[in-house]
Amino acid sequence: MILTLTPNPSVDRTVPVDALPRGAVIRSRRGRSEPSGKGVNVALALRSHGRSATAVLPVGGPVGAQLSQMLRLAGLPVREVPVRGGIRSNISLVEPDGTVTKVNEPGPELDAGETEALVCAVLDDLAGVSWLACCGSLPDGVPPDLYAGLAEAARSRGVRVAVDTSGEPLRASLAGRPDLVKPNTAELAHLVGRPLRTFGDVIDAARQVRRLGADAVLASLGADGALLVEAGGVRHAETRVARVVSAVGAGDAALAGFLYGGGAGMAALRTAVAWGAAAVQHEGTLFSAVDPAQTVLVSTEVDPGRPLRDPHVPASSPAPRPPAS
Ligand SMILES: Nc1ncnc2c1ncn2[C@@H]1O[C@H](COP(=O)(O)OP(=O)(O)O)[C@@H](O)[C@H]1O
Ligand SMILES: O=P(O)(O)OC[C@H]1O[C@](O)(COP(=O)(O)O)[C@@H](O)[C@@H]1O
Repeated sequence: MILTLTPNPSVDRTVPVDALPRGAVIRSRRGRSEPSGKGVNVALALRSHGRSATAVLPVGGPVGAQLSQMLRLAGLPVREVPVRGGIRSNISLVEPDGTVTKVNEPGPELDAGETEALVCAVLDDLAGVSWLACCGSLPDGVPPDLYAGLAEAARSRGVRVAVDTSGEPLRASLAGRPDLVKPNTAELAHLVGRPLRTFGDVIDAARQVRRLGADAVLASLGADGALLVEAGGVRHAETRVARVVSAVGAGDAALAGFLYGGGAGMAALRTAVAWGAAAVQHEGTLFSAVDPAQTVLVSTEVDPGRPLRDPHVPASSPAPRPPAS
């Protein structure tokens, strides 16, 4: 059984547009709403492939009620923690070439009691769990070390922990020594505070993240596939897709595939990349089926000089604000 935690879930609204002229009234011919948030997506993907998964999430407000109903219809076992604030809607505007403009709302602020209830819901559900996946951003009010504390608690009960988040919650999670972190290139570059331009840069960054506390790093590289850096060494996998429809949810699909594939080593990496490729060929956040004919190239021979198709240079620190007058 795999348990996922999504402290900041959402209903994802995907709206295809012909173009995106700023300031214009855009008429779209269709749109779709899906239950979402990273851990919700991971649980749904596992469940649709026959793996038992439960999602823990806060629920509040009208969007929360809609999310709750969507998850019931999807047949996903959930542990819902009632909160006073309203769950968010995140919007993806998808252009015909696959370019996505995404607006993620902040979500509700959780107070200390609601945060504690979320933690208790996870700890109460750990019996019989192989992996706990701590996924996504933390809403305001939740301390950045939430995932670190959960990782320590889960490990003490023999449960492995994967973390997929960004910014300070990702950095802080390393103190809890998670078994796996899954940053994309931007998240990894931000974490180590330097540009990632080549496969060698990613490997060096991932090794640094391992020294900081993660046992394994699954660095997802978009069109370049993924690099797995773990105690057993460095491995790379990639696949080509005919057309990218929308990359939203690809990272969640990759993490779900990795856990489905065993949570370590080549087979898990191969599944992660196959599931990520399935997701990018699908319009919404969720994806339906993985093409069994999709060829995934896997290798232990990684050229450190190979340039990334999508290099990332972290933004320099923002200039300090002038004092309020
Ligand atoms: N353009 C693409 N072509 C083929 N596979 C892709 C493409 N974009 C993403 N993927 C697959 O999806 C995985 C996750 O995508 P990525 O964009 O790195 O994650 P995130 O959504 O977290 O930013 C990648 O590791 C890769 O396997
Ligand atoms: O919690 P965050 O970081 O705001 O992310 C939430 C969003 O991430 C997603 O789960 C997609 O994530 P990926 O594209 O990284 O797979 C969306 O469906 C959701 O709206």
